Parts: sequence; structure tokens; C-alpha cells
Amino acid sequence: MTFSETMPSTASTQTTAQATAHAKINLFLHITGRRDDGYHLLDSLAVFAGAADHVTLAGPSDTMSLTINGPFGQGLEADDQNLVLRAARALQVQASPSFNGLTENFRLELEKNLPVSSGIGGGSADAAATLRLLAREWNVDQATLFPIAEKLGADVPVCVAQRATRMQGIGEILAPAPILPDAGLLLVNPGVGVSTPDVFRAFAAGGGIVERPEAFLPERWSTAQDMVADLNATTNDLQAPALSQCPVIGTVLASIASLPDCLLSRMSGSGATCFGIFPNPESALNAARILSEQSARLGWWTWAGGFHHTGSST
Ligand SMILES: C[C@@](CO)(OP(=O)(O)O)[C@H](O)COP(=O)(O)OP(=O)(O)OC[C@H]1O[C@@H](n2ccc(N)nc2=O)[C@H](O)[C@@H]1O
Ligand SMILES: Nc1ncnc2c1ncn2[C@@H]1O[C@H](COP(=O)(O)OP(=O)(O)O)[C@@H](O)[C@H]1O
Repeated sequence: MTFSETMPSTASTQTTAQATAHAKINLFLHITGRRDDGYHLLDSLAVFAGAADHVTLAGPSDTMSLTINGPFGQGLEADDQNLVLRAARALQVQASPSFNGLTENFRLELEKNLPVSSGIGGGSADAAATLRLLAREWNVDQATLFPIAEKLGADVPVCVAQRATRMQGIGEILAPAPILPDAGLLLVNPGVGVSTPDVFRAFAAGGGIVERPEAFLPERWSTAQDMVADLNATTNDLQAPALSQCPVIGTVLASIASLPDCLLSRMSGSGATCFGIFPNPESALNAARILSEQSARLGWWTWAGGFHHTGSST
């Protein structure tokens, strides 16, 4: 983590620790099989955007507690089901034998900037950020976080790593991904939550798994154009089923595709957030400016910038 992610100082003398929970984007998502428990096997290239939530240790407390603020905080309960508290408690159990005078309970604060249930793994990223943050505080080795992460959700392990990763299985098999170019990224969410189970159900009902050769990925992409040339041979298998549940996704995809310099327009995860790839962050910001009148009128959330290039622990 960078210094600014981990140790911002408050106005008072107290020092707080913070971790950044970057949005996960599935640049492609192929469904390759199904497990006996009904979960679908994936082959996906997960990358991270500059857009992020923030989790802060706001001070010691009698119990592990959570407050939520930020533009998407309303409607998200700070209860035992919140992935921040679930992650904190899961790690607490593992770390407890070695507390030795360390603070065991914290007031946690979540700044919720990412739309909820939107295919960019905000809850998973929050859980992963909480694990990384408390692991630092309690001197827990980051490598031991992965088994805990897996139990919290299919996307949590990749969010612990928080670097471009090829994910397989249901998200527990992680392999290195190509080094990414300095491409531009535009995210657009139409403000409609999509149910992940419903989208997987619609996928199965719509014909299910397509046999195809495994996607080819090089060691690096030097330009956004090179990356998109390879991504054009891939798809998001959940896009059509999500569109059948939530037709506005089609409008979002077409709007992104019509923007100047857009190289690719696609949905992330189970939706409804869609992304556009642009030659560089400046062209993505320019595209967001052009879209701003339409997105304000329709109540769409947008974010423009680049990839988060650094892994979580650097
Ligand atoms: C589709 C992906 C791709 O990265 O992203 P999101 O749309 O969530 O961002 C993930 O695999 C989502 O993982 P996650 O968000 O943890 O899913 P969960 O809440 O555990 O799953 C909700 C439900 O979706 C179905 N499900 C989920 C994942 C999977 N590989 N196969 C499934 O069939 C199951 O019915 C499961 O009960
Ligand atoms: N901190 C959190 N942020 C977002 N969602 C959360 C959080 N904790 C629990 N959830 C629940 O997790 C589910 C998935 O949320 P999210 O990760 O935003 O979806 P997606 O992976 O589709 O973007 C939602 O039903 C939400 O209520």
C-alpha cells in the first residue's frame, strides 16, 4: 500500500489507518462449467479501477463497530451482515491468539463511493480492504488472508490481491495477468441494482455454457489498442442475461460506444455497471464530460480515469 492509503493523519494528534477498496472490473468473463453445488466456474480477467471505497480504523472501541458515509452509504446497513464487519470478525478469530496487548476492537468507518450490487465488487473490495487493514494492525501475514477471503465471497480473494489477475474456479484460482497499458477507463451505472443469482439463473435458462477455446492473454499490453484487439476475441457471458433482466444496460452500452475514441464498451461482472476502454485516461475524462448532460438527466453514476496499477501490498 502507499503511504497515503495506510497512514493519513487526522486533525487531532490521533493517527488513523486507512485502506483503499478499488472497484473490480471484469474485462472479460467466460463461464466454463458448473460445480455440483450450482456455482458456475469462470475464466475472467479482473482488473482494478482508480474508483474506490475507503475503510478507516477510526479508533479503539468496546466492540467491533461500523459507521457508513459517502454517496452510496444510504440504504447499506452497518449491521452484522455488512462485509466490513464480517471480514473484521473473521480475521479477529484467527488473529486472537497473538493479540498480546494489541487493540482488539475498532470503530471502523466505510466511505461508500461505489454503487452497491453493480458488478464491480464493492462489497468484496470493502471486505478485502478490511482484511488488509487489520492484518497490518495485528501483524498477520497477508498470505494467510486468502482462505478467510474465500469464505467471505467468490470475489474477495482477487480483491485482497487488488492487482490485475486472471481468475478461475469460482474466483479462488488466481494467476498473473498481462501488464496493463495506461488505458483510459469510463464506468457508467444506470442506478439499477442487478441480482447476481437472477443473472446466473437467466444465463442457465438462456442456453448456458458455450464451448470455446481458452482466451489467449500475452505477458503485457503496451497500448489500449493492443489490449482491445485481444479483448475483442472475448466476451462477458453474463451481459446478455443481465440485459434481459435490465434493458437499460443496452442504452448504457450504446451511449458509451458512441463517445469519441471509445475502443470497447462492455458490462462488468453480473452488471449493471458497464465500462468503456479509451486510449488514455484523458480521453476517458473527455468522454465522461461529453456524457455528463445525459448521465445527470438520467441519474447515472459515472467515473472516469485509469486502472489502479499497483498491487495491494506495495
Ligand atoms: C459475477 C462476479 C464476477 O466477478 O462478479 P459480481 O457481479 O458479483 O461483481 C462474481 O463471480 C460473483 O461473485 P459474488 O458476488 O461473490 O457472488 P455471490 O454473492 O457469492 O453469489 C450469489 C449467487 O450467484 C450465483 N453464482 C455466483 C458466482 C458464481 N461463480 N456462480 C454462481 O452461480 C449463485 O447462485 C450464488 O448464490
Ligand atoms: N460493504 C458493502 N458494500 C456493498 N455491498 C455490501 C456490503 N456489505 C454487504 N453487502 C451486500 O453484498 C451484496 C453485493 O454487493 P456488491 O459487492 O456491491 O455487489 P457487486 O459485486 O455486484 O458489485 C449486496 O447485496 C449488499 O447488500
